[in-house]
Amino acid sequence: MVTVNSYAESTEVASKVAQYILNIQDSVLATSSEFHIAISGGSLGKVLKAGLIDNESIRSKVQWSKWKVYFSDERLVPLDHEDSNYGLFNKLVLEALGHAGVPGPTVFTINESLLHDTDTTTDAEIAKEYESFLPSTIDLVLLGCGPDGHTASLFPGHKLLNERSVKIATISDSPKPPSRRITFTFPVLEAAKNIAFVAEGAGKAPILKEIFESEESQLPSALVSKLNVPVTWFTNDDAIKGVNIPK
Ligand SMILES: O=C1O[C@H](COP(=O)(O)O)[C@@H](O)[C@H](O)[C@H]1O
Repeated sequence: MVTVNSYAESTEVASKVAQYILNIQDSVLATSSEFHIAISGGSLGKVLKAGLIDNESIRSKVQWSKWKVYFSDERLVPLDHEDSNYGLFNKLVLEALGHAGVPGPTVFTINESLLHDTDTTTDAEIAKEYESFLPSTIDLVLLGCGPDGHTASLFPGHKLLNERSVKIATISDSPKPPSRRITFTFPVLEAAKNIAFVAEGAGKAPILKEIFESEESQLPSALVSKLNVPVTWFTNDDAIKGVNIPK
């Protein structure tokens, strides 16, 4: 169920990702009034801006007011902090919609008022509340893949890879700063209707080699790729140079 699409230029990656999102949006909205999409932080923010905001032919076709936006993971920092995944999406996408007078999506964020406390009970409360926002199935989950193979805030070898009792888990020892985060767990990803990864740059090539060439790989991105869900990868050619991609 894995499809890998690679393009020479980042601009092309962004427009193909945007067209893929639009196709799913349109098919969902043909029978429903809401499109449930989860997004990630990191390099995906720029791809979404380039594909959905800067690309004129696509921009007018996005039915933002029908979107319900969730975050596949969030860093436990204020929403206007430079490390916040919401903050990034707000800066790159939501502010542009506001300036253009376009009604934006409904965006589900963490409860900032609970952040002042560094206690793990509070983090669990934030996660529990965020879990209550989730629909039973997300139409599309957009993920990144870190150079270590992590995705969302599911890190290689971490115990959260086996978490099945909650949909949103807390992590207080993220190897990538900031250490306090919440994240989708595997049950949410398994229930998704579609999953897409976006990974660009030569720095990702070694990890993509392991993900696509090692059947036994236990890297989080490899485990997600093997789920019984249509999984589509969007990469640039540098990221898959020398990698045997699945046919
Ligand atoms: O920490 C995170 O990293 C991943 C991967 O980011 P990228 O910049 O290598 O694409 C990202 O998907 C996740 O949302 C973020 O919290």
